[in-house]
Amino acid sequence: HLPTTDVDPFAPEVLTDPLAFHEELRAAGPLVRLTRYDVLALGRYTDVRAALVDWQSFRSGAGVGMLNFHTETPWRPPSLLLEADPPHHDAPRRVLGKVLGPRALRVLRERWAADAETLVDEVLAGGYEFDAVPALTEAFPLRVFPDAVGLPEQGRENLLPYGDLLFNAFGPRNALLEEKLPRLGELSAWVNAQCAREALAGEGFGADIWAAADRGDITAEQAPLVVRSLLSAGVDTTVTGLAAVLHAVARYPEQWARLRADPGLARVAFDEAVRWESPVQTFFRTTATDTELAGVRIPAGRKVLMFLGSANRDPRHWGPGAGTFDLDRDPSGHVGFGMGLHQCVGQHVARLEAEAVLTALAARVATITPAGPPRRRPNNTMRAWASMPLRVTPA
Ligand code: HEM
Ligand SMILES: O=C(O)c1ccc(C2CC2)cc1
Repeated sequence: HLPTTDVDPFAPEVLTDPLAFHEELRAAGPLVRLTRYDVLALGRYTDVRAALVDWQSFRSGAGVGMLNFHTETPWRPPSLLLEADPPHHDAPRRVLGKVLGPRALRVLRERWAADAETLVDEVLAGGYEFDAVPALTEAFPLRVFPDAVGLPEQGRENLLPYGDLLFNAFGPRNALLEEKLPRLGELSAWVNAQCAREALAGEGFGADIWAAADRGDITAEQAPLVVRSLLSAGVDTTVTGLAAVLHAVARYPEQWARLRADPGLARVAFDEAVRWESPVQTFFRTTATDTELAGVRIPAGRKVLMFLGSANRDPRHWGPGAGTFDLDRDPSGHVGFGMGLHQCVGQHVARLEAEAVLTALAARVATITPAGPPRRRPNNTMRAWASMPLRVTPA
């Protein structure tokens, strides 16, 4: 029978510091039953990756949170990408893959590089000590992404609380989620309203999605939900990803020096930070049939929780230095953006944002060190920062 643990991975103290639990989970075996929720957990890289790439056995259509859409009502209509399996997943994914693809982003590269330089100049004009969370990691995505989508100026402050609610809702109905539920109606209504064709600018990711509907690549009914995917996944994630890489370079000043000496390392620095911190910590799958993983039989209909953050620091795969942020490492193969069919379709957008900010900083800032203890923002799914005081010296 299966090894078990009584630890609640969604308890605030475990969300704030999950590393000890991840070690216990990996040591207990490939598949462990979480008695608190009666779900099965994967903590080792090999098994998390195996589940991610086997979408036929480990499905997303019943939701990628703890809620099973086959038995309970989702709090919002399911995503046509994240919470869909082939064949329904195919067309929306193909459309968003093109809209967010490398060609589309070539246009944004210069614009975002300039926006990052302007923002960093503004921040440094205010002094060499600042809280990087509001000043940079939230300010930059909120300055560039809604424009790229084609959102109006009005109401953009709803994007972060909507993301916080969404990522809490993938977890259990605990205090973290309960305290965010009162704003569910208002935030959902605002986000849904932004997905309508008439709400979106004539140019941008939103317009491109509606143009795909005009071409018949997706239906007019699907278009708003595909836009909603952008608004759901496109902000809170990059805010957290940027915080992860700034936390990493402040914690490892010799790596910042490496990056300044070779700004071409910006992209690998971001991926190594996504591996090291894993902004998106966990996602569920639901077994479609009686299946087997790591020699263990799993009956159909079971929720399986994949600990991406644990897999990304598994010494069995990454070696004894798994827990350090190291630009000599090749982080490819990390599961911080998922893997396989549902692998992050926005990863190029995220990398472009991070590259813009890191390149602007590397040119202007000689050293980055913590100016006080950073504070976590607990969330059922995201490993996020509420505050990150930094002290910099000018280049
Ligand atoms: C650091 C930033 C980001 C991280 C860590 C991240 C992480 C992830 C992960 C782990 C998945 C896989 C989910 C699964 O397997 O169930 C995913 C999928 C997805 N991401 Fe990202 N993401 C990031 C940024 C973005 C951005 C900027 C966008 C949009 C512009 C985006 C849009 C999506 C969408 C639509 C999916 C669903 C893809 C599918 O199911 O086919 N993500 N992301
Ligand atoms: O399609 C969506 O709504 C969606 C929401 C959240 C994500 C997380 C993984 C980044 C991805 C997609």
